[in-house]
Amino acid sequence: MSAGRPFRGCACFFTDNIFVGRFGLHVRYRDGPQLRRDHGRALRERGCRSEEQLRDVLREIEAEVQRRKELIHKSEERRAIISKCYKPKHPEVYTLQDSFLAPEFLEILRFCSSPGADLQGLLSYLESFSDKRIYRLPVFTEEFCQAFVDELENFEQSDMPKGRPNTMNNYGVLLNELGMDEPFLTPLRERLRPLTALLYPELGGGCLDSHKAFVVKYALHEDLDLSSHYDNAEVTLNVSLGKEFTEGNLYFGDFSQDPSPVPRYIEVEHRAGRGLLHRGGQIHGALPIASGERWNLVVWMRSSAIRNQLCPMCRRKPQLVEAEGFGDGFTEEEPQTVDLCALG
Ligand SMILES: O=C(O)CCC(=O)C(=O)O
Ligand SMILES: [Fe+2]
Repeated sequence: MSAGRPFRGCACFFTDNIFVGRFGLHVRYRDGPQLRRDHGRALRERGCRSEEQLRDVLREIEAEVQRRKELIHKSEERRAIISKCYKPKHPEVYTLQDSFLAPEFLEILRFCSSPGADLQGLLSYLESFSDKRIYRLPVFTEEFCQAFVDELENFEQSDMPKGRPNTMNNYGVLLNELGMDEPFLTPLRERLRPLTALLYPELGGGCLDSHKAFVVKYALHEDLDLSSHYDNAEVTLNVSLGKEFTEGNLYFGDFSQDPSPVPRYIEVEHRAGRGLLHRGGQIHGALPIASGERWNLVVWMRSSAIRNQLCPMCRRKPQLVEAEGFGDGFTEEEPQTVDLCALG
């Protein structure tokens, strides 16, 4: 994180995109009358019919708003405790090394940094899915995936305090709280930049300057799936870390709102060690796993040059609020790197 460019959040974090788990709906919330006005119909359609159910929904939303208000402070507290008290089982996985990266991934990165590298050439290395600009590519070696998951399980079983990735995931780990941002995730994002610059120039792919990274975990009797949503990211990298699982495909396109006989959504399978790159704003979700455990590294990559113009969560000019670390990737002043970006 470069000094002098503090990252910020957008005030909409406290009012927008609040997930009502029991009815699988994201809402905007100011007060009760506004909720009824804006979301009454969608809630009724999802089975929220009585006044009592609506009161439960309001309670759930207000608890979530409160959680969000306390979040920065609580997260800092957890980070301090973890850095002081947690003994990693595999300390080596905290610092990115070339040996963690699949040889094919290193080759792709070499290609992207070579003179004359272009999108057409890059696409010959990637698996592409439909016309939605979703790509799959090898990222990590199997050995690294195993050691990383083993480390995360060790953390999970420890008595350390745990923050959860977001309101839709009840399991998984926030990697900044484990101290992985600087030694692992920033270098990974920077290594990816020549690739994202070619794939997503108009999303600031050439100047992704912050991220939020976490691991999600799905298992029977825990979380099985993930509701349809878009990410607070310009570009998302989602790497399958294993372990063994069946089903649990990612889907793109809003299939809950797509009653057409030929669905316009597509499914993409997770393959261990491989990553999916997609636009953060592309609606997606995860289908339920049928057996085993599925662990994925999710990196929401952000470009301040892009999001300073328009917050992707509220679709308005961001109203900046103080934040810790990378915040939600907004900055006060225009980044000096803006001229290095191919903004399309
Ligand atoms: O389960 C997955 O692979 C998707 C995770 C995801 O979309 C997210 O956390 O934003
Ligand atoms: Fe997502």
